[in-house]
Amino acid sequence: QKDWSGSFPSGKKITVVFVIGGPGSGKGTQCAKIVSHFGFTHLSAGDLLREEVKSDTEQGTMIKNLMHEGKLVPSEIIVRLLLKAMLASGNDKFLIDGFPRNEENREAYEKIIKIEPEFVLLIDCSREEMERRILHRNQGRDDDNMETIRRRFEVFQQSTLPVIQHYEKMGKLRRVVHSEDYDN
Ligand SMILES: Nc1ncnc2c1ncn2[C@@H]1O[C@H](COP(=O)(O)OP(=O)(O)OP(=O)(O)O)[C@@H](O)[C@H]1O
Ligand SMILES: O=c1ccn([C@@H]2O[C@H](COP(=O)(O)O)[C@@H](O)[C@H]2O)c(=O)[nH]1
Ligand SMILES: [Mg+2]
Repeated sequence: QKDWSGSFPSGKKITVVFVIGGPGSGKGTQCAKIVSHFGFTHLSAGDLLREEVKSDTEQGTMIKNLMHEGKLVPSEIIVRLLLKAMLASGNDKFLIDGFPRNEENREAYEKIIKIEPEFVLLIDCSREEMERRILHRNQGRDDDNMETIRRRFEVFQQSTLPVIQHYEKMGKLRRVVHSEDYDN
């Protein structure tokens, strides 16, 4: 396996922060705020996949179908898209939003990109609030319908929670809990 960390600017420390949370928890919203203050490049795994869907390719169609069902795309695909976007950015600080979604994603990232995250930011929000946010956001997303939302919550519980537990064990988890008392 090629060591891709060598493809980043030499001598520069590359900082990666993963931002994880349930569907509609506010990952994209908080990343936009962090970026404007701290000069990170924000890479949303979901947005990279939605861009890929726009390309009229076999891979794009496969991704579109999986996203419509709320399922995860193969790890190798998302890790390669992330790597390409990281290298293209020219930056050395990355907020990776909505990734890793399962243990296989995490292992593929560790094998291919090999840059240990500085920490993992978990946006912790109640299911009722997440559901309310998704149903009110009107971004025209194909997966913002009740049936797919249910499936996305299941995937979060079954596949993403083990990733969160992994980083918690490593002492890398930073949890931000949504409070009804604060707006944004
Ligand atoms: N703290 C907040 N209070 C109220 N509304 C919020 C808050 N954070 C985000 N929202 C709203 O909730 C909706 C979902 O937020 P956002 O798209 O950032 O979530 P996400 O975690 O990226 O979702 P997904 O996993 O589906 O991509 C948006 O309409 C956003 O404006
Ligand atoms: O690492 C990833 C990230 C996302 N997906 C798929 O995309 C959708 C939408 O993701 P958002 O983060 O909510 O924008 C998600 O439900 C998965 O289908 C993925 O497979 N792998
Ligand atoms: Mg998002």
